[in-house]
Amino acid sequence: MLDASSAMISKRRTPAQVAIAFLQQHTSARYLFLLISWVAVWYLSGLVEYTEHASIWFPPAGLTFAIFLIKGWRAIPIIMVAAVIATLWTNTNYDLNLTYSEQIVGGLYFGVAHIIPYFAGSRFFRWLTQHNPLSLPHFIVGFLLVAGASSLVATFTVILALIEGGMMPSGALQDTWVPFWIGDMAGVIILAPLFVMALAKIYPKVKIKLADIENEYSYEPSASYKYKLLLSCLLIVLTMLLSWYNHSLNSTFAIFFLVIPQMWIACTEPARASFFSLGIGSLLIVSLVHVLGLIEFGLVYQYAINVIAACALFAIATPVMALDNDMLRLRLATDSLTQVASREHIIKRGKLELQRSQWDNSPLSMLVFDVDHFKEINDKFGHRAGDTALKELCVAAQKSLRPSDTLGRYGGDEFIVILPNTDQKIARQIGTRIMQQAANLALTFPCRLTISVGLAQMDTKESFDSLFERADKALYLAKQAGRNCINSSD
Ligand SMILES: Nc1nc2c(ncn2[C@@H]2O[C@H](COP(=O)(O)OP(=O)(O)OP(=O)(O)O)[C@@H](O)[C@H]2O)c(=O)[nH]1
Repeated sequence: MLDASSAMISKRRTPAQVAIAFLQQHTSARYLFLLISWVAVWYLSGLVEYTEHASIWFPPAGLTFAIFLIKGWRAIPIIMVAAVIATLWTNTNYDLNLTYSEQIVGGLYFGVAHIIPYFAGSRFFRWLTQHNPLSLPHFIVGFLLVAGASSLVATFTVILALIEGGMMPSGALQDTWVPFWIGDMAGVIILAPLFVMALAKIYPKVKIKLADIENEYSYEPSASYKYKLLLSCLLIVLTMLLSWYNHSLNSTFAIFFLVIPQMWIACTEPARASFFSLGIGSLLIVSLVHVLGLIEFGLVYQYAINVIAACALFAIATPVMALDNDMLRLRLATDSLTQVASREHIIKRGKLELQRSQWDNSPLSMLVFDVDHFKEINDKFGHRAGDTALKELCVAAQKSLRPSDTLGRYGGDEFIVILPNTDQKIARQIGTRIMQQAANLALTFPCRLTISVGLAQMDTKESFDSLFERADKALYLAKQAGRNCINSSD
């Protein structure tokens, strides 16, 4: 029987989560799902063909690329079966009147011609990303190049296979290869990332870099994301209505302005939000081409989809790089051992606090403290024990401080505390408290930690360096006076 908490958890699962869990558990259901998905997206692309066998965009190319990235050679039979089913359907759609055996042979030709380039492209891309530490912009260039090259090769192999299988007239290559290629390429660069992210949910153990972009920098889309998406869709509808109304090439080119909202989304939202808006945008464009009868401008829309997608893919690197910068800044500001402020940060912060205190005429004090005979701790108990002592000392010292105070590591076993709005009397109390906290530390090795503290209160117009010098001198005198004591600069 389910207990109350597990019943609650299963209650909370959405239908999509239930379906994903089911697919994760059943291999044959996953194969069937992949097969049905491939045939479904192939059918979808057939709805937006604008010249024989060339769609505005060809989602099966993106799905094949994604499936091979995730499943490798094991996906070959699924794609092969899907290609044969698609060919049987093509025979009906185009009234080709091929016999069943001709259709099967044609389907096998098509399958092989479609599989080889995308299998090779996806495996090469996987090798490239897993064996070379690529920065995100290089990763995106690599993806665009591999997508462009594999779709170009697929264009020639598939057209030749279709001619050989009797499904295209001989001599069709010259007229068809450009729209064929651009359509396939759009299918890969726009939809493969989206398909990879979707498939990664049912194959959670497979580590794919395209999905990792999302995982590594996983944060939620902003509250305004849905409005950006709505605006982008609205602009697509408006520009395409303009093209329909004027029925001119000039108006059709307005679709290129869509690069602006897509770049906006890519620069400000997480990768998955950007992939999703590209997918939705391209679906809306191809559907409206079909509904509004804009098929004669198909090539313009094909190029627009590709150019917008390529720009947006580069732009997704922007929020990722901004996050990297933030992390780097944080790392520079933090001492890696003790997690208190780094030397650079405490000096910067100290200078700012000094300026602020001088500006509003409030007192500021500085403590400089140093562990007594720390070298002996290292020598007796080892460097690791010394490290632990420093870490624990910082945790203890922080407990004596207020949120407005800053503790930083000046170097080695020497620390600085900046105390804004604090005169010498209060600073002495705080310093004494830190000394007590240090002495009360229960370390894992038999040692009683003591520290010596130097204290100085800021004089009017005094510089940071001069204040530090006085506090450091007071510390030196505390050491001279026998250690484990606090000394002020006057
Ligand atoms: N474990 C550890 N030791 C460090 C680190 N940084 C510096 N030290 C050691 O800290 C010791 C500092 O010694 P000193 O400040 O010269 O002198 P002391 O032994 O503390 O003696 P007094 O300051 O005169 O009381 C040196 O032995 C350094 O090698 C660190 O990050 N970890």
